[in-house]
Amino acid sequence: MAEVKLHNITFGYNNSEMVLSNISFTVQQGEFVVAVGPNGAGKSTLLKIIAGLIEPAAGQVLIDNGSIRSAARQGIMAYVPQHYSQNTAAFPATVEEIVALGFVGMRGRLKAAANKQLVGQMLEMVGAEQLKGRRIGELSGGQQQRVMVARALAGEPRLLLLDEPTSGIDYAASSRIYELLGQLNSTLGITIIMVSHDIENGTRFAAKVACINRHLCFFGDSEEFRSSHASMQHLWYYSGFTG
Ligand SMILES: Nc1ncnc2c1ncn2[C@@H]1O[C@H](COP(=O)(O)OP(=O)(O)OP(=O)(O)O)[C@@H](O)[C@H]1O
Repeated sequence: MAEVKLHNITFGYNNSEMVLSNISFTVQQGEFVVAVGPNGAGKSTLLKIIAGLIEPAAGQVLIDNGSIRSAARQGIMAYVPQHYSQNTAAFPATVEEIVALGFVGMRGRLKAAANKQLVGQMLEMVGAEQLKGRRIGELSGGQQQRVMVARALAGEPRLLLLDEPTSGIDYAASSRIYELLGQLNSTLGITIIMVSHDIENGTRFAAKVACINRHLCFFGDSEEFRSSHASMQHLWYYSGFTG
């Protein structure tokens, strides 16, 4: 599926202090990468840059060797923002209606395929078909996140970008979301880049880790990140120890 190349990404909000400095790594087609790092490290910012929501001050993102704009035009990627579900909670729509929105093509027209049967299939894929008639605002955090993933899948993305999809969700429900993402990655081959604070589940289901603390501290196999001495130093960063 989609390959993502980051080359020397540098960014600061309002021309102030740099939030990201010279970040370079490549996510291969069909890979599952978890981005970890301390609060304020720039992980969400980097994900927004990959999604094309903000422009880097310097550097380049290539998706399948083309521009982000071209990837967006082709509907290659889907982005699930942080706290998306909370923002949607007050929206008086049913789960079915929310997922159907995922079929809205990039050119603003409903894909002909957007029918109840397909919406049902998406919900089945994330194990949430029994929720289809419920109002989104009535659901638990974990159930809402599943619906958001179903909605993202409706566009048949080759690249799924998720910003902390399990924040505020209990451990068991959060593990089930990781399992779901692991399955989508292995069965559909969707490339996944996910920001997470859950190192345990993140490194269990994602094959690679990008550890970010304004700079790229580590990029490599999850196993290596968990076990190597070098990665422990990055975990020190994680716990706020920088000495
Ligand atoms: N819209 C914005 N305008 C100005 N500064 C911002 C904006 N969004 C984020 N920042 C700042 O940029 C830095 C990086 O923020 P970002 O949200 O990318 O970090 P993060 O690693 O995702 O953090 P967390 O783990 O806490 O979610 C922080 O210092 C934050 O205060």
